[in-house]
Amino acid sequence: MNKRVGVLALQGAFREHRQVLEQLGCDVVEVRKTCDLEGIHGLIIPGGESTTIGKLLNIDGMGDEIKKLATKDLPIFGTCAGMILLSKTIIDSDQYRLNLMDTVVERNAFGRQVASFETDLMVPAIGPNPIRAVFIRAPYLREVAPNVGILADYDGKIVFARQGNLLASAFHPELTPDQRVHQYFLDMIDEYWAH
Ligand SMILES: NC(=O)CC[C@H](N)C(=O)O
Repeated sequence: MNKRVGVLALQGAFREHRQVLEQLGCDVVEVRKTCDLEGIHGLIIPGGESTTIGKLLNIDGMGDEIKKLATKDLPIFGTCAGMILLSKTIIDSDQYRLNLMDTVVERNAFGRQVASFETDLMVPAIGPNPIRAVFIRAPYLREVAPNVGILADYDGKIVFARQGNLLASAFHPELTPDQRVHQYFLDMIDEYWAH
């Protein structure tokens, strides 16, 4: 199947996701309006500024449309700000969110001094070799419900998780040459569209 993957392109690191997906042979749709969601096989919500992206999602009902697709089990992958937008609970914030994952997220959770850093992360679901993970003013998941699978943690903090069709990373997999995280998401899309 030729995969048609949407990348939410309201703000943030959408171009970098586009490049990786194209290198992996996908057709990419930059999603700016609700109608751009039509016919996509999966959606990536990129990193950026979660309050800004949230406000823009709320303007013309595009957020509601994404929620509808999520309840039909469309695969959705949120990175960094995208992880924040997917979470049901955002600590100390009433900002707009998609309210989809049973997770409690804390924004800018690694502190000011270490606003950005890179590290090797073990992700057994992806393979035995670690992935290089880039964190930029990153959130992490403080709590997850039992129905959420933890794919990776860093220093005891949950930074990669999956709940059924929903995938969330605190780091930016689009900023390293390693494509295995995107490939993992594309495999979720294949699974979903196979039945
Ligand atoms: N790189 C990122 O996406 C940072 C997320 C940002 N700190 C926020 O809270 O929206």
